Amino acid sequence: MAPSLDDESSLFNFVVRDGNGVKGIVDSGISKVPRPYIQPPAEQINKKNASKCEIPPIDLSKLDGPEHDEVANQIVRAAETLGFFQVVNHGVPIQLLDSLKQTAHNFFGLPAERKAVYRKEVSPSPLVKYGTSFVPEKEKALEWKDYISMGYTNENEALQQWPMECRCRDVALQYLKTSHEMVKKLLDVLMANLGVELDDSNIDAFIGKKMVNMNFYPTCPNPELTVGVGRHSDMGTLTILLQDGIGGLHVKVPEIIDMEKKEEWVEIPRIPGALVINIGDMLQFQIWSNGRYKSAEHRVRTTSTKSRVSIPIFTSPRATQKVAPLPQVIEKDGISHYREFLFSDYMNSFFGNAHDGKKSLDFAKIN
Ligand SMILES: O=C(O)CCC(=O)C(=O)O
Ligand SMILES: [Fe+2]
Repeated sequence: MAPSLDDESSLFNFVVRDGNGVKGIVDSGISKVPRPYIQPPAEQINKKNASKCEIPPIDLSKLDGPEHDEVANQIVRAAETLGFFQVVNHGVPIQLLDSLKQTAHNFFGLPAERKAVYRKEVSPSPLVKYGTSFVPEKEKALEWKDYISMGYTNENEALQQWPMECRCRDVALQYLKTSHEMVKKLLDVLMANLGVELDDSNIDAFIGKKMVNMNFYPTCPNPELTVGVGRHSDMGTLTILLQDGIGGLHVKVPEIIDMEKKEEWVEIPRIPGALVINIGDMLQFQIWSNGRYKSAEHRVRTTSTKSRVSIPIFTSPRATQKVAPLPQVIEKDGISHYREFLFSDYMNSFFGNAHDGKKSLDFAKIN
Protein backbone atom coordinates (compact mmCIF):
# COMPACT_ATOMS: atom_id res chain seq x y z
CA MET A 1 0.00 0.00 0.00
CA ALA A 2 1.26 3.52 -0.77
CA PRO A 3 2.55 5.31 2.30
CA SER A 4 1.10 8.54 3.56
CA LEU A 5 4.06 10.72 2.65
CA ASP A 6 2.87 13.65 4.69
CA ASP A 7 3.02 11.80 7.96
CA GLU A 8 6.70 11.48 8.85
CA SER A 9 6.40 8.59 11.23
CA SER A 10 4.43 6.44 8.79
CA LEU A 11 6.91 7.36 6.06
CA PHE A 12 9.79 6.27 8.33
CA ASN A 13 8.04 2.98 9.09
CA PHE A 14 7.34 2.34 5.41
CA VAL A 15 10.90 3.07 4.31
CA VAL A 16 12.99 1.79 7.22
CA ARG A 17 11.00 -0.64 9.33
CA ASP A 18 9.05 -2.34 6.55
CA GLY A 19 12.09 -2.41 4.27
CA ASN A 20 10.53 -0.61 1.30
CA GLY A 21 13.52 1.68 1.11
CA VAL A 22 13.77 4.79 -1.03
CA LYS A 23 12.92 2.55 -3.99
CA GLY A 24 9.49 2.00 -2.40
CA ILE A 25 8.85 5.74 -2.18
CA VAL A 26 9.81 6.28 -5.80
CA ASP A 27 7.66 3.35 -6.95
CA SER A 28 4.68 4.86 -5.16
CA GLY A 29 4.86 7.67 -7.71
CA ILE A 30 5.99 10.88 -6.05
CA SER A 31 6.61 14.17 -7.80
CA LYS A 32 8.67 15.83 -5.05
CA VAL A 33 10.92 14.47 -2.32
CA PRO A 34 9.34 14.04 1.13
CA ARG A 35 10.54 16.52 3.74
CA PRO A 36 12.74 14.09 5.76
CA TYR A 37 15.00 13.78 2.69
CA ILE A 38 15.56 17.50 2.25
CA GLN A 39 19.13 18.30 3.30
CA PRO A 40 20.04 21.53 5.08
CA PRO A 41 21.26 24.07 2.49
CA ALA A 42 24.93 23.59 3.46
CA GLU A 43 24.74 19.90 2.51
CA GLN A 44 22.87 20.28 -0.76
CA ILE A 45 24.97 19.60 -3.85
CA ASN A 46 25.02 22.06 -6.69
CA LYS A 47 25.98 20.03 -9.74
CA LYS A 48 27.28 23.04 -11.60
CA ASN A 49 29.94 23.61 -8.97
CA ALA A 50 31.79 20.33 -9.30
CA SER A 51 34.53 20.21 -11.89
CA LYS A 52 35.90 16.87 -13.07
CA CYS A 53 38.95 15.43 -11.41
CA GLU A 54 41.41 15.29 -14.29
CA ILE A 55 43.92 12.77 -12.92
CA PRO A 56 44.37 9.97 -15.50
CA PRO A 57 43.79 6.37 -14.34
CA ILE A 58 46.78 4.32 -13.24
CA ASP A 59 47.65 1.26 -15.35
CA LEU A 60 48.23 -1.44 -12.74
CA SER A 61 49.58 -3.99 -15.21
CA LYS A 62 52.71 -1.83 -15.40
CA LEU A 63 53.53 -2.61 -11.76
CA ASP A 64 54.86 -5.93 -13.00
CA GLY A 65 57.19 -4.45 -15.61
CA PRO A 66 60.08 -2.01 -16.05
CA GLU A 67 57.84 0.94 -15.14
CA HIS A 68 57.19 -0.41 -11.64
CA ASP A 69 58.79 2.49 -9.77
CA GLU A 70 57.04 5.13 -11.80
CA VAL A 71 53.64 3.50 -11.26
CA ALA A 72 54.35 2.96 -7.55
CA ASN A 73 55.11 6.70 -7.33
CA GLN A 74 51.81 7.56 -8.98
CA ILE A 75 49.98 5.44 -6.39
CA VAL A 76 51.82 6.98 -3.43
CA ARG A 77 51.38 10.48 -4.76
CA ALA A 78 47.62 9.94 -5.24
CA ALA A 79 47.30 8.53 -1.71
CA GLU A 80 49.19 11.49 -0.25
CA THR A 81 47.19 14.13 -2.08
CA LEU A 82 43.59 13.47 -3.11
CA GLY A 83 43.29 10.07 -1.44
CA PHE A 84 41.31 8.90 -4.49
CA PHE A 85 42.50 7.46 -7.79
CA GLN A 86 41.30 5.15 -10.54
CA VAL A 87 42.95 2.00 -11.86
CA VAL A 88 42.69 0.12 -15.15
CA ASN A 89 44.14 -3.27 -16.13
CA HIS A 90 43.43 -4.25 -12.54
CA GLY A 91 42.79 -7.96 -13.11
CA VAL A 92 39.05 -7.94 -12.37
CA PRO A 93 37.32 -9.15 -15.57
CA ILE A 94 35.25 -6.44 -17.28
CA GLN A 95 32.44 -8.93 -17.81
CA LEU A 96 32.26 -9.46 -14.05
CA LEU A 97 31.97 -5.69 -13.51
CA ASP A 98 28.96 -5.71 -15.84
CA SER A 99 27.40 -8.67 -13.99
CA LEU A 100 27.85 -6.89 -10.65
CA LYS A 101 25.99 -3.82 -11.86
CA GLN A 102 23.22 -5.92 -13.39
CA THR A 103 22.91 -8.00 -10.21
CA ALA A 104 22.59 -4.86 -8.09
CA HIS A 105 19.77 -3.60 -10.33
CA ASN A 106 18.08 -7.01 -10.21
CA PHE A 107 18.31 -7.28 -6.43
CA PHE A 108 16.88 -3.83 -5.73
CA GLY A 109 14.19 -4.46 -8.32
CA LEU A 110 12.82 -7.32 -6.18
CA PRO A 111 9.58 -6.80 -4.24
CA ALA A 112 10.24 -5.22 -0.81
CA GLU A 113 9.38 -8.38 1.12
CA ARG A 114 12.15 -10.35 -0.61
CA LYS A 115 14.73 -7.72 0.46
CA ALA A 116 13.28 -6.96 3.88
CA VAL A 117 14.18 -10.45 5.14
CA TYR A 118 17.80 -9.21 5.27
CA ARG A 119 17.08 -6.18 7.45
CA LYS A 120 19.51 -6.11 10.37
CA GLU A 121 16.82 -6.90 12.94
CA VAL A 122 15.67 -10.07 11.18
CA SER A 123 18.55 -11.09 8.91
CA PRO A 124 19.32 -14.83 9.03
CA SER A 125 23.03 -13.90 9.16
CA PRO A 126 24.97 -11.27 11.12
CA LEU A 127 27.11 -10.85 7.99
CA VAL A 128 24.25 -9.73 5.79
CA LYS A 129 22.38 -6.47 6.16
CA TYR A 130 19.86 -4.73 3.91
CA GLY A 131 18.98 -1.17 4.77
CA THR A 132 18.47 2.38 3.68
CA SER A 133 20.24 5.71 4.33
CA PHE A 134 23.17 5.36 6.83
CA VAL A 135 21.94 5.60 10.42
CA PRO A 136 18.27 6.60 9.83
CA GLU A 137 17.49 6.85 13.56
CA LYS A 138 20.19 9.48 14.06
CA GLU A 139 20.11 11.53 10.87
CA LYS A 140 18.70 15.02 10.60
CA ALA A 141 18.00 14.32 6.94
CA LEU A 142 17.88 10.88 5.34
CA GLU A 143 20.14 9.78 2.49
CA TRP A 144 18.56 8.83 -0.85
CA LYS A 145 20.06 5.33 -0.94
CA ASP A 146 19.24 1.68 -0.29
CA TYR A 147 21.97 -0.92 0.18
CA ILE A 148 22.82 -4.49 1.00
CA SER A 149 26.11 -5.32 2.68
CA MET A 150 27.84 -8.67 2.94
CA GLY A 151 30.66 -9.10 5.44
CA TYR A 152 33.54 -11.48 4.69
CA THR A 153 36.17 -13.14 6.78
CA ASN A 154 36.27 -16.53 5.02
CA GLU A 155 34.79 -18.23 1.99
CA ASN A 156 32.86 -20.96 3.81
CA GLU A 157 30.92 -18.47 5.85
CA ALA A 158 30.14 -16.43 2.74
CA LEU A 159 29.02 -19.50 0.79
CA GLN A 160 26.67 -20.47 3.57
CA GLN A 161 25.32 -17.09 4.61
CA TRP A 162 25.36 -14.61 1.73
CA PRO A 163 22.09 -14.19 -0.19
CA MET A 164 21.74 -16.24 -3.35
CA GLU A 165 18.97 -13.96 -4.65
CA CYS A 166 19.82 -12.68 -8.15
CA ARG A 167 23.30 -14.32 -7.86
CA CYS A 168 24.40 -11.70 -5.31
CA ARG A 169 26.55 -14.23 -3.47
CA ASP A 170 28.31 -15.59 -6.52
CA VAL A 171 29.17 -12.34 -8.27
CA ALA A 172 30.20 -10.62 -5.04
CA LEU A 173 32.48 -13.52 -4.14
CA GLN A 174 34.05 -13.47 -7.60
CA TYR A 175 34.60 -9.72 -7.24
CA LEU A 176 36.37 -10.25 -3.91
CA LYS A 177 38.52 -13.07 -5.24
CA THR A 178 39.56 -11.43 -8.48
CA SER A 179 40.37 -8.12 -6.78
CA HIS A 180 42.47 -9.60 -3.99
CA GLU A 181 45.75 -9.57 -5.93
CA MET A 182 45.21 -5.92 -6.86
CA VAL A 183 44.46 -4.95 -3.25
CA LYS A 184 47.63 -6.75 -2.14
CA LYS A 185 49.72 -4.97 -4.76
CA LEU A 186 48.34 -1.54 -3.83
CA LEU A 187 48.84 -2.15 -0.13
CA ASP A 188 52.31 -3.47 -0.79
CA VAL A 189 53.29 -0.25 -2.57
CA LEU A 190 51.71 1.99 0.08
CA MET A 191 53.25 0.08 2.98
CA ALA A 192 56.68 -0.15 1.38
CA ASN A 193 56.67 3.64 1.16
CA LEU A 194 56.11 3.75 4.94
CA GLY A 195 59.00 1.34 5.50
CA VAL A 196 56.82 -1.70 6.20
CA GLU A 197 57.21 -4.93 4.31
CA LEU A 198 53.91 -6.66 3.65
CA ASP A 199 53.85 -10.46 3.89
CA ASP A 200 51.53 -13.33 4.84
CA SER A 201 52.23 -12.80 8.52
CA ASN A 202 51.06 -9.19 8.71
CA ILE A 203 48.59 -8.65 5.85
CA ASP A 204 45.56 -9.63 7.97
CA ALA A 205 46.32 -6.84 10.42
CA PHE A 206 45.48 -4.43 7.58
CA ILE A 207 42.83 -6.20 5.50
CA GLY A 208 41.68 -9.15 7.64
CA LYS A 209 38.06 -8.18 7.10
CA LYS A 210 36.22 -7.23 3.92
CA MET A 211 32.71 -6.16 3.13
CA VAL A 212 31.01 -6.00 -0.26
CA ASN A 213 28.15 -3.50 -0.52
CA MET A 214 25.68 -2.95 -3.29
CA ASN A 215 24.36 0.60 -3.23
CA PHE A 216 21.23 1.62 -5.07
CA TYR A 217 20.34 5.26 -5.66
CA PRO A 218 16.84 5.49 -7.18
CA THR A 219 15.98 8.39 -9.48
CA CYS A 220 15.16 11.45 -7.44
CA PRO A 221 12.67 14.16 -8.41
CA ASN A 222 14.74 16.88 -6.66
CA PRO A 223 18.46 16.02 -6.84
CA GLU A 224 19.36 19.55 -5.79
CA LEU A 225 17.73 19.03 -2.36
CA THR A 226 18.99 15.54 -1.47
CA VAL A 227 22.20 13.54 -1.15
CA GLY A 228 22.78 9.90 -2.13
CA VAL A 229 25.46 9.67 0.55
CA GLY A 230 26.42 12.54 2.83
CA ARG A 231 29.96 13.80 3.43
CA HIS A 232 32.14 11.11 5.01
CA SER A 233 35.42 9.31 4.73
CA ASP A 234 35.50 5.50 4.68
CA MET A 235 36.55 4.00 7.98
CA GLY A 236 38.70 1.08 6.80
CA THR A 237 41.96 0.56 4.96
CA LEU A 238 41.38 0.73 1.19
CA THR A 239 38.03 0.92 -0.62
CA ILE A 240 37.63 -0.48 -4.13
CA LEU A 241 34.60 0.99 -5.82
CA LEU A 242 32.81 0.07 -9.00
CA GLN A 243 30.59 2.89 -10.22
CA ASP A 244 28.32 2.83 -13.25
CA GLY A 245 27.84 5.30 -16.10
CA ILE A 246 25.61 7.73 -14.20
CA GLY A 247 28.22 9.62 -12.18
CA GLY A 248 27.78 11.70 -9.05
CA LEU A 249 30.68 10.69 -6.79
CA HIS A 250 32.22 13.91 -5.48
CA VAL A 251 35.46 14.25 -3.53
CA LYS A 252 36.70 17.20 -1.53
CA VAL A 253 40.23 18.19 -2.44
CA PRO A 254 42.09 18.23 0.89
CA GLU A 255 43.73 21.33 2.19
CA ILE A 256 47.22 20.73 0.98
CA ILE A 257 49.71 23.15 -0.37
CA ASP A 258 50.60 21.99 -3.84
CA MET A 259 47.28 21.18 -5.40
CA GLU A 260 44.90 23.35 -7.33
CA LYS A 261 41.24 23.43 -6.33
CA LYS A 262 41.93 22.81 -2.66
CA GLU A 263 38.83 22.64 -0.50
CA GLU A 264 36.72 22.34 -3.69
CA TRP A 265 34.54 19.38 -4.59
CA VAL A 266 35.54 17.53 -7.75
CA GLU A 267 33.67 14.74 -9.48
CA ILE A 268 35.35 11.39 -10.09
CA PRO A 269 34.82 10.83 -13.83
CA ARG A 270 33.21 7.66 -15.12
CA ILE A 271 35.82 5.61 -16.94
CA PRO A 272 34.46 2.40 -18.46
CA GLY A 273 36.25 -0.64 -17.02
CA ALA A 274 38.06 1.34 -14.30
CA LEU A 275 37.80 0.86 -10.55
CA VAL A 276 37.98 3.74 -8.08
CA ILE A 277 40.36 3.29 -5.16
CA ASN A 278 40.26 5.39 -2.03
CA ILE A 279 42.13 5.57 1.21
CA GLY A 280 40.17 4.86 4.41
CA ASP A 281 40.68 6.28 7.90
CA MET A 282 42.86 3.41 9.11
CA LEU A 283 45.18 3.70 6.25
CA GLN A 284 45.04 7.50 6.44
CA PHE A 285 46.27 4.68 6.86
CA GLN A 286 45.42 8.26 8.13
CA ILE A 287 46.13 6.43 11.27
CA TRP A 288 48.82 3.93 10.30
CA SER A 289 50.62 6.53 8.20
CA ASN A 290 50.18 9.12 10.95
CA GLY A 291 48.22 11.30 8.54
CA ARG A 292 50.51 11.07 5.53
CA TYR A 293 47.94 9.29 3.36
CA LYS A 294 44.60 11.04 3.06
CA SER A 295 41.20 9.47 3.61
CA ALA A 296 39.31 12.00 1.54
CA GLU A 297 35.90 13.30 2.34
CA HIS A 298 33.40 12.29 -0.34
CA ARG A 299 29.68 12.28 -1.05
CA VAL A 300 27.24 11.21 -3.72
CA ARG A 301 24.80 13.30 -5.70
CA THR A 302 21.44 11.90 -6.80
CA THR A 303 20.01 12.26 -10.28
CA SER A 304 16.56 12.63 -11.79
CA THR A 305 17.22 10.70 -14.95
CA LYS A 306 18.25 7.15 -14.07
CA SER A 307 18.85 5.05 -10.98
CA ARG A 308 22.52 4.56 -10.14
CA VAL A 309 24.34 1.59 -8.58
CA SER A 310 27.78 1.38 -7.03
CA ILE A 311 29.52 -1.65 -5.58
CA PRO A 312 32.30 -0.97 -3.07
CA ILE A 313 34.56 -3.48 -1.35
CA PHE A 314 35.59 -2.07 2.02
CA THR A 315 38.78 -3.61 3.37
CA SER A 316 39.61 -3.15 7.04
CA PRO A 317 41.32 -4.76 10.01
CA ARG A 318 39.33 -7.32 12.01
CA ALA A 319 37.29 -6.05 14.95
CA THR A 320 39.82 -7.38 17.47
CA GLN A 321 42.80 -5.65 15.82
CA LYS A 322 44.67 -2.94 17.72
CA VAL A 323 45.41 0.05 15.52
CA ALA A 324 47.95 2.87 16.00
CA PRO A 325 50.39 4.78 13.81
CA LEU A 326 53.18 2.45 12.68
CA PRO A 327 56.41 2.60 14.72
CA GLN A 328 58.40 3.07 11.49
CA VAL A 329 56.39 6.21 10.78
CA ILE A 330 56.52 7.62 14.32
CA GLU A 331 60.26 7.21 14.36
CA LYS A 332 60.51 9.35 11.25
CA ASP A 333 57.85 11.91 12.23
CA GLY A 334 58.94 12.20 15.87
CA ILE A 335 55.32 12.64 16.94
CA SER A 336 52.15 10.55 16.92
CA HIS A 337 48.91 12.20 15.82
CA TYR A 338 46.69 9.26 16.80
CA ARG A 339 46.35 7.08 19.90
CA GLU A 340 46.11 3.32 19.93
CA PHE A 341 42.59 1.84 19.91
CA LEU A 342 40.69 -1.35 19.22
CA PHE A 343 39.20 -1.39 15.71
CA SER A 344 35.80 -2.55 17.03
CA ASP A 345 35.61 0.64 19.14
CA TYR A 346 36.30 2.74 16.06
CA MET A 347 33.59 0.88 14.13
CA ASN A 348 31.05 1.41 16.90
CA SER A 349 31.78 5.10 16.92
CA PHE A 350 31.60 5.28 13.08
CA PHE A 351 28.31 3.39 12.72
CA GLY A 352 26.82 5.01 15.82
CA ASN A 353 26.74 8.48 14.28
CA ALA A 354 25.32 10.11 11.17
CA HIS A 355 27.79 10.99 8.41
CA ASP A 356 29.63 14.17 9.37
CA GLY A 357 32.61 14.65 7.12
CA LYS A 358 35.91 13.70 8.74
CA LYS A 359 34.68 13.92 12.31
CA SER A 360 35.02 10.13 12.56
CA LEU A 361 38.78 10.55 12.94
CA ASP A 362 38.38 12.65 16.10
CA PHE A 363 37.84 9.36 17.92
CA ALA A 364 41.55 8.61 17.65
CA LYS A 365 43.12 12.04 17.27
CA ILE A 366 45.64 13.31 19.82
CA ASN A 367 45.21 17.05 20.08
O1 LIG B 1 28.34 5.33 -4.52
C1 LIG B 1 29.46 5.82 -4.50
O2 LIG B 1 30.00 6.24 -5.53
C2 LIG B 1 30.22 5.96 -3.20
C3 LIG B 1 29.58 5.27 -2.05
C4 LIG B 1 30.32 5.50 -0.78
O3 LIG B 1 31.01 6.46 -0.60
C5 LIG B 1 30.24 4.49 0.29
O4 LIG B 1 29.43 3.54 0.16
O5 LIG B 1 31.00 4.62 1.28
FE1 LIG C 1 32.42 6.12 1.00
